[in-house]
Amino acid sequence: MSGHDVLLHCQGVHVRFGGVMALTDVDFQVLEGTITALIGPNGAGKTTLLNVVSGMVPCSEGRVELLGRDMTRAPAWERSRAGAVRTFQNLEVFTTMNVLENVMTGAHRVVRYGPISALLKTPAYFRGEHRCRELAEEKLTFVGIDSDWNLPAGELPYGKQRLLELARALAAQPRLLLLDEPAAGLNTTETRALAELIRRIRDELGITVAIVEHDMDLIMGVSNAITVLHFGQVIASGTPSEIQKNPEVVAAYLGEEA
Ligand SMILES: Nc1ncnc2c1ncn2[C@@H]1O[C@H](COP(=O)(O)OP(=O)(O)OP(=O)(O)O)[C@@H](O)[C@H]1O
Repeated sequence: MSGHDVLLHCQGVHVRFGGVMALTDVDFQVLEGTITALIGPNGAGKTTLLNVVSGMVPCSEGRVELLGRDMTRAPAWERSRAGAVRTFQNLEVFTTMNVLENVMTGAHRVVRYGPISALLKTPAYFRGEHRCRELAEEKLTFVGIDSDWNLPAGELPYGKQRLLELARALAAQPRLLLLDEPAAGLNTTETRALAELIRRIRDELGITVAIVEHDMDLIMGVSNAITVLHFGQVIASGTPSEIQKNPEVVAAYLGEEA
């Protein structure tokens, strides 16, 4: 891994929702091998930008280069199949499926067999299912869920359900993992453990991470680079220490507290 390839490059992105300019001329870049954060006060446009990157919201102007390809107009499934996999701000766990099956749905994005194989239960189907199960078990263990795999996912405590989502995203074997507020609803201990896990995702699995998050301790502790949005525009980009000292950023956050 070179550590310097650009895995994600948004250039001049504009998004309008009716009369609201959610994003104006946004440039955002994620280098391979980094944890890159997108921060900003409420309503700044962070989730909208993640939605543009993952193909859930089209941009009215601009370009999205993802994993070395122009994906500005590519559908969401094509982006995730290419290796850009995201999690969501709100829990997206299939509550009645068991824990292992939930994570296997992530693996199904990359381990493929045709519908005929599934219907006729061919050897290709069994090989595929075996691989999905292996991947799911590996990722559950990685995130620290090493028991209760047969429980309905909805019966796990909230913090573990968030880890389960992460395991499911990892089972899809991303090159770029897009995390939307992964610490939402977690307590301080769980948030610290999450920070360590995100570091291990970069360092042990070699996965590049782009993260939207409000928890500043987490962001300042794990990020290699930070981009700050305010009212849909980028007001700063830099290292955590550069961002902490930036007067425009400080003013944007103070404005939010006022
Ligand atoms: N589907 C939509 N239709 C209309 N307006 C929208 C839509 N989605 C977002 N917006 C508006 O776009 C702006 C940016 O919203 P967005 O959710 O991206 O901000 P955010 O930075 O993620 O906020 P938060 O930190 O509160 O989650 C806001 O003014 C929001 O009200």
